[in-house]
Amino acid sequence: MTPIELMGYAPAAAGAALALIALWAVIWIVRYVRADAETRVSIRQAVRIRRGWKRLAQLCGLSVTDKMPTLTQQLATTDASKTPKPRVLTPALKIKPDRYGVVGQANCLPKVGLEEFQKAAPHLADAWGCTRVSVTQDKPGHVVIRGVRVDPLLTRTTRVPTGEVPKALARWNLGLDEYAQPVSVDLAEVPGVTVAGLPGFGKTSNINGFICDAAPSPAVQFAFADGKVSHPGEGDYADLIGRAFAAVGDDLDEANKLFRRVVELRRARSSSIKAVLGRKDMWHGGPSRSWPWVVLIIDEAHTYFRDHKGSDKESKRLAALAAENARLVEDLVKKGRSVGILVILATQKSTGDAIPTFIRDVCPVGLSFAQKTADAAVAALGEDIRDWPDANPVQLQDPAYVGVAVMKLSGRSGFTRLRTPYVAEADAARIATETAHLTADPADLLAAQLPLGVILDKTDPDEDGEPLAA
Ligand SMILES: Nc1ncnc2c1ncn2[C@@H]1O[C@H](COP(=O)(O)OP(=O)(O)OP(=O)(O)O)[C@@H](O)[C@H]1O
Repeated sequence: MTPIELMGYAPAAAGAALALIALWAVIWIVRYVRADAETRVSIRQAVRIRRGWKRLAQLCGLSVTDKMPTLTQQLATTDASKTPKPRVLTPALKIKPDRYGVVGQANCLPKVGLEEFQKAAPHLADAWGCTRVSVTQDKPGHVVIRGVRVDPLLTRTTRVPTGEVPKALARWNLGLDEYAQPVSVDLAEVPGVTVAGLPGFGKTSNINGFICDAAPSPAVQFAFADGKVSHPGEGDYADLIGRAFAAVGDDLDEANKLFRRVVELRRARSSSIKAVLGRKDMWHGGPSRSWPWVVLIIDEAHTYFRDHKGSDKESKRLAALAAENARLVEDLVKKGRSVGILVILATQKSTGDAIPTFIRDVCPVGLSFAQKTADAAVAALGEDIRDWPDANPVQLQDPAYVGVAVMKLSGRSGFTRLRTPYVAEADAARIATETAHLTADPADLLAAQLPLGVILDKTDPDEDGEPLAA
């Protein structure tokens, strides 16, 4: 093709390029118009960041000077006495807006790596107009920069449960961290979770959210012990009891019966798991309708464990019951993991008199909403929280932090603060009603599938051999 012939295609090529630019512009305008108010601010912010990046990167020390001429520069230089100008290199930055701010992806350069980006983060926050900027490394030679303009911890969120069967039943989607990144915890192989915090700061709502997410699965069964109410038909779990195979209020005898019942199930499962499932750990194949994950929720846990002082007969009886309750729950937390039993303990106080330390210390997952004192924070999250004063839940006592919790996440240093979404009672009630038909007693499910000849042993195969039946 001759150059003249090629020139003939120029108008068509220019037209195609213009059409592409117009299409790109239309896509952007539609995106902008459809976005919510906060996302629009972030879109404008992202445009400003892209425009000023090269300059800002140099000012923040995120650039290197390359004195070595490139091959192109060498070929282009005709005068051998003139050395080409050194080039200033800045990391390439891709930036995406969302409703909280921006997420940037940048490549590293020699001497400009994760550490340099992290050092520059406060300056980037100032220049970009962000409350916080964090930098993490997602792969070698590459960093992710998160800038939040709106503080996710102070932005209340609501979640409407979908009622759909969860794709990963044991994944607990907790909310967003202070950089608006989703936080979740895998509860597979976890026997105990503690949720602590001052009254009215979101413990129950958080647990209700978890129940709503898991309830549509037939592979989970719940039991509730709500120490805040005299009757399980009252209070926070009243609307949910249709999805529970057992529920009790603050009555110590009733609670004792429930804990014994779940410990009996634990023992029966321990002695039959090999025969029924053909494996020693339920989680190796996951829970199923016939061998469901059993989640025992003990709210206001201190009700069931606290010591009853007094030398009269009734006080002594209650003290003995409370001590036995603690022993039973300890059994579940220490031995329930592999047979698929999880205990979630919620309490306003997480000190040793509320949840005995021999239970609390073996719960691998701990979450704390606002706390009044440093000691209460230590009781909820462990001694390490003293080294992270910014994340200490005593800082969360302002009503603006209702629904904000602190926890230790594996793979992250220090503690993570997160905003949990509010799940409205009406939504929780709707999910419980829609899924009530899935409720079944896990002991009946087990009995129905025991191979002929296997007799359920109500003594503990693990150690004491003590019969449980009263
Ligand atoms: N995640 C949240 N976001 C915003 N508001 C919330 C959130 N969770 C709870 N709330 C508000 O706080 C109120 C109390 O919540 P919740 O009952 O969960 O607290 P709690 O810590 O369990 O209190 P208590 O210890 O007295 O049972 C709710 O009725 C709701 O108005």
